[in-house]
Amino acid sequence: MAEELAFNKPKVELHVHLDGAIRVETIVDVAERRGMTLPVATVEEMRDLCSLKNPSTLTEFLSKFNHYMPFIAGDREAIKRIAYEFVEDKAKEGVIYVEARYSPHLLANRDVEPIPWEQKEGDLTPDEVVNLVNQGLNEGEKAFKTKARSILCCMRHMPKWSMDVIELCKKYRNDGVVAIDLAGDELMDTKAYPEHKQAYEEAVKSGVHRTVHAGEVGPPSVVKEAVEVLKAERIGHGYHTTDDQALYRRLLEENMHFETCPISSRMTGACDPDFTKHPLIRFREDKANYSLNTDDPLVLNSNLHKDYEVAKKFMGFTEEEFQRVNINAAKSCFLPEKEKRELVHQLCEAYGMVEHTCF
Ligand SMILES: O=c1[nH]cnc2c1ncn2[C@H]1C[C@H](O)[C@@H](CO)O1
Repeated sequence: MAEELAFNKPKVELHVHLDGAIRVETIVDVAERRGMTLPVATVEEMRDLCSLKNPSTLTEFLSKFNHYMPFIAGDREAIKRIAYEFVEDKAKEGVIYVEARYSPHLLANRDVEPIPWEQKEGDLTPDEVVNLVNQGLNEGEKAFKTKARSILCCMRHMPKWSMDVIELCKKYRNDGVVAIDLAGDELMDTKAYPEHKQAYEEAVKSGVHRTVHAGEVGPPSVVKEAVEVLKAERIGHGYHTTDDQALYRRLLEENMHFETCPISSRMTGACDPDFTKHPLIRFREDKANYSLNTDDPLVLNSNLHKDYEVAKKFMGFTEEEFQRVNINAAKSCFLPEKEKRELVHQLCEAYGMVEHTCF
């Protein structure tokens, strides 16, 4: 008998890395087509290699990307394919709207310095990567009826890419790109890298939406900086905000949205491995504005249903709270106002709620 799902209703997902959500079968398939040698013999062994088994550190977690990104980066067909398959996978999880994030530079092999993953220089630029992902998401949306938009990531350790990233956000804002993000190791001090700040200033100036990975493994000061300096409208993860009560209270009052990823937070060592001590419980009790997300299902060998299951089993989440979470996610998404209202309306209908209680 099929296992009962914790929340078998339409969902919104706001924090998932496209390059952390690739199918293992696709990695193996692409490697074979490209005549590249895989480090292991089978799909199952590859799955093992690419995923974490036990709670670890963010550094260890991010090192998993090294095992598979070289097979995907620089290949036009693969990049479009992972975007298309991503939408199919989200549709199967009952997601009706998703924002997929990635670094265009980490998938390119030209006009990127340094060229990532020890690739030889080729002819695929970050600009064309964005174009290919847009095509894949768009075709996926048409085929599977899940609306998909993207967020382009700056990387903390690569400040020289950041101005490119904001220019790509501006260029493709009418073609599926809805926001800018800052990902990677948040323990790196952004003050030492003025390019990130400059990119975010340009985002504010040109009306590009902003989210920032902060307070995942880092202290509340990183969250403060994200809000005050980078003018973040949403916080990626944000668990450690609760370590600074004044900041936490202030962000609650401002209705700041936290993009939480329960299973990821355990495996990256961001939070206590005991889910019953998770800051998400505090968020729930305080009726904070947050969403539930997968982050990197490939690296976690997981899926969205499992995150909801954890919330139900260990954190006391009810059907009502799952509905509230998804309506908050819809209200905090980076779609234009009219589309956002349509999305909220769609959820209200699916949950059998009276419209005015949704807004
Ligand atoms: O949980 C995360 N925290 C910080 N950075 C992350 C996380 N998951 C993935 N990334 C990085 C690795 C990816 O290559 C990059 C863009 O998606 O973002």
